[in-house]
Amino acid sequence: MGFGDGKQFRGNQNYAVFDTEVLLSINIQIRRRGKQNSKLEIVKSGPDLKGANRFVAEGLLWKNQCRSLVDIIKKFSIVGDGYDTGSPHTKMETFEGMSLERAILLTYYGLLKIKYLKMIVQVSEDAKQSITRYFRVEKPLYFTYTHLVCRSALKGISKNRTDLSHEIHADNCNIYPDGICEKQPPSYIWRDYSAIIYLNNDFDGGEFFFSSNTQPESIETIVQPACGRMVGFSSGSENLHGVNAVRKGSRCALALWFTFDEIYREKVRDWVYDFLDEG
Ligand SMILES: O=C(O)CCC(=O)C(=O)O
Ligand SMILES: [Fe+2]
Repeated sequence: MGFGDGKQFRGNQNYAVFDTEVLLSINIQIRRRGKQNSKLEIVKSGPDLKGANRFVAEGLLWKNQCRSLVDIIKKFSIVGDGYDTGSPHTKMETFEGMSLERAILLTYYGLLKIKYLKMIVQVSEDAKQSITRYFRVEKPLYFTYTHLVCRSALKGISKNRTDLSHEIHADNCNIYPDGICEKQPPSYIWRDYSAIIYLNNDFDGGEFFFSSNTQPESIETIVQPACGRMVGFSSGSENLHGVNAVRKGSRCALALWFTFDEIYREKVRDWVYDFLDEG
């Protein structure tokens, strides 16, 4: 498929599509601006992923950082966290989550080392930078939600399950079988970009996929989670996606969403940044 072949794309198409040279220059810019030892690199862009507004990056975290973050989620997260009503997750797995608010409270009360809060901030800023560069964002973009999550297969559950861990959806609209995506609650309509940074691969199943419609047969492309790998995409109906069942073990990630709407910015970040500045 050539660059700019947009026949599968729906929704807002006002996003960048890059060729390899532009991508290389983005990677060089990311490296120059990032930490000396950062190896963050965009390895797959729209055409490889069968959609213009998607990319995969590698190198956001080192192995020991991934291990620490998984341990922190296991220790401090809350089952079902982040979803008050109508969880989109399968009942065959547990979903444990930890928000940035919880992370700073734990740090504040001395239960979480400050270096881990710094790590969460650093990796989320790196993710934001790659989103900003890839999509050539030229106006203020805000974090809207930060969620450390693990999905784990329930003990004794059949490995031949046919359910999905996370049903096919768009992040900022409610998708219906006829393909209409309605920008209404309960979906988070203010989300503009999404980034999922994976923390491990020692589980069965759990692949992330992009899909052209709501049927599981319509999978376009798969992203296999691995420590430090990130999938970034615009949050609308042009990026329907889901997660295959986690058949064994625990699949953990740092999920981030961004918005142009200042009203929905993640206000707890101000407290976190002040706290880190003072400390
Ligand atoms: O964990 C993933 O790979 C994707 C999760 C997701 O799509 C979501 O939380 O909206
Ligand atoms: Fe999603």
